[in-house]
Amino acid sequence: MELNERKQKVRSIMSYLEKPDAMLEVHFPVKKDDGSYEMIEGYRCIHKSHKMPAKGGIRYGLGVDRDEIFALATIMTYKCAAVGLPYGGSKGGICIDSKKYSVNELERITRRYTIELARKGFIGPELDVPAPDMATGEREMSWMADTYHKTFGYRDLNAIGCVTGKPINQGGIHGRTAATGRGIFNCLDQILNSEDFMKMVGLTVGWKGKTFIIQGFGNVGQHCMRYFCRMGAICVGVLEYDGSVVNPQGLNFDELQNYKLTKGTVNGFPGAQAYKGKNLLCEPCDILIPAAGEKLITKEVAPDIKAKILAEGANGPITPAADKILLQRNTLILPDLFANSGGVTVSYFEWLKNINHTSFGRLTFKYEQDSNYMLLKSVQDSLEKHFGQDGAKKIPIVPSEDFKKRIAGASEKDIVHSGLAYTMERSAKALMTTAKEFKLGTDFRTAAYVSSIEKIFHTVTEAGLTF
Ligand SMILES: NC(=O)C1=CN([C@@H]2O[C@H](COP(=O)(O)OP(=O)(O)OC[C@H]3O[C@@H](n4cnc5c(N)ncnc54)[C@H](OP(=O)(O)O)[C@@H]3O)[C@@H](O)[C@H]2O)C=CC1
Ligand SMILES: O=C(O)CCC(=O)C(=O)O
Repeated sequence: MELNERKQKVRSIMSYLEKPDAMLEVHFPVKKDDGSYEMIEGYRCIHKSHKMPAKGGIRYGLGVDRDEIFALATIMTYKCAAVGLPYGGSKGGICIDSKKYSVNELERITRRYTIELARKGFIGPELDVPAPDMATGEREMSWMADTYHKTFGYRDLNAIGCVTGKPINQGGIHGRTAATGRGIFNCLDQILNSEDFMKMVGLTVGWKGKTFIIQGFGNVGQHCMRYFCRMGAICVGVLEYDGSVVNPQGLNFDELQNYKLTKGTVNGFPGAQAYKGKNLLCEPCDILIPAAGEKLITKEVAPDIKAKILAEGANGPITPAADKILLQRNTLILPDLFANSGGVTVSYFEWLKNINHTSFGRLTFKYEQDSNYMLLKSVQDSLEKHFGQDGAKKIPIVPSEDFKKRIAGASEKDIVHSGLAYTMERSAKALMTTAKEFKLGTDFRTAAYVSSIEKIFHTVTEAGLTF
C-alpha cells in the first residue's frame, strides 16, 4: 500500500473510532415505595461493534450522563482490544444515587431499564452484554438476566449470557467479583519484576515491603489490597468518599474489610488513625491505586504525588493535564484500558461458560484426576518391576505438596485464575515490548493505545469499513 493510501486509511479509521456506533438515552417512570412516581434517566452507548457482542458495565451514580457513558464505552473498545477479547466496547448507566432507594425500588428501576435496553437492541448475548460497574454488582446483574430471559430472551437458549457478573447460581463464574483487583495484581506483578522498568522509576524489583495507598475501598480497591498484602506489600492508607485512614505499619486487610462491611465506612477503624493531612494521594508511597471514580487526580494534585507507580483501577481517574505532569515526573502509569481489564476478561470467561452451557472443567475433571493417580501407580509398578516389591518400597512414590493440590484436576476457579493470569501476563509483556520498541519510556498509556489501535485497525481493514 502506498504511503498516501495508508495515511488516508488511517485517517478514516481514526474518524470511525471517534464517534459512537449507537447511543441510547431513556427516560421512564418508576413507582416509589410511598406510591409517588419519579422519572429515571438511563443511557447505554455502543462505542464500537467491529466485534460482536459489545461489552461493558452498568453503573449507578449521579455523574451518569451522555458524555460520561460515551467516554467509558470508548475505553471499553480499547480495553477489549488491549487484552485480545473478541468484543466491541459499550457502557451504560442510570443517573441515580443508589443509596437513596430501597432494594425494591432499585429492583424496579433495574428491571425497567433492562426492558428499555432490550426493546432497542442494547442487550442480548450476541448484541451487547452488560456487567457490574460502580454501585452495581451480582444482585443487579441477576435482576437484569432474569428480566431479559423471561421476556425478550424466552426462546433464546443463550439468554443467560446477556449479562456477566451474575451470582454463581444464576450462571455466574467463580472469580468474577475479585477479577478486576486480581488482574491489577497480575499486571503489576509483571511490571514490578521487570528490572528495566524498576530501574527507570528508581524502585527495587519485587513486592516485598512496597508501600501503597488506595483511593476507593469498593470492589476494585478491596481486592487489590487483598492480593497486594498477600505478596508482602504494605497498605499505608485508604481514601474513601467520606474520610481517610492511615497506618504507617500497614492496615490489616481482613479487619478493614470487615469493618467497612459492618459499618459502611472506613471512618473510626480501630486499626488505623484518621488522616489529618492535606491530601492522602500526595503522601509518600511506592504505588498509588486510584479505584474510585473519574478525574479525581487533577493537575492541582499531580505535582505533589510521590508514588513512583500509579495503576488505574478506576476508569479515567487521571485528567489529561495531570497525566502530562506525572509523565514529565517519570511516574509509571498503568492505564485503565490495560490495568483494570481483569474484570472484562473474566466476564468473557463467564460468557463462554454461558454459551457453552457447561462449567469449565466439568468434562475433564475426573479424567484428569484418574490420569494423575494412574501416572503415580504406573511409576510405582515400574519401580516394583525393576527393583522388586521390597526394593521399590525404599523409593516410595509420594506426590509433592504442590502436586497434591493439583492432583484432583483443575476446578473452575483454578481455570479462571490461570486464564486471567495468562491474559494479564501476555498483555503486560506485549506492552513492555511496545514501550521499548517505540522508545516511550514510562508512557504505558501511549503503548497501550498503540497496541489496541493496531488490532482494531487490522480487524476493520480486513472486514472492510463500509458495505
Ligand atoms: N467492578 C468492576 O469489575 C470494574 C470496575 N472498574 C472501575 O473501577 C472503579 C471503581 O469501581 P467499583 O470498585 O466497581 O465501584 P464500587 O462502587 O464498588 O466502589 C467505589 C468506591 O469508591 C468510593 N468513592 C467514590 N467516590 C470517591 C471519591 N471521590 N474519593 C474516594 N472514594 C470514592 C466509593 O465510596 P461510597 O460507597 O461511599 O460512594 C466506593 O467505596 C470505577 O471507575 C469502575 O469503572 C473497572 C473495571 C471493572
Ligand atoms: O466485565 C465487563 O464486561 C465490563 C467491566 C467494565 O465495565 C470495565 O472494565 O470498565
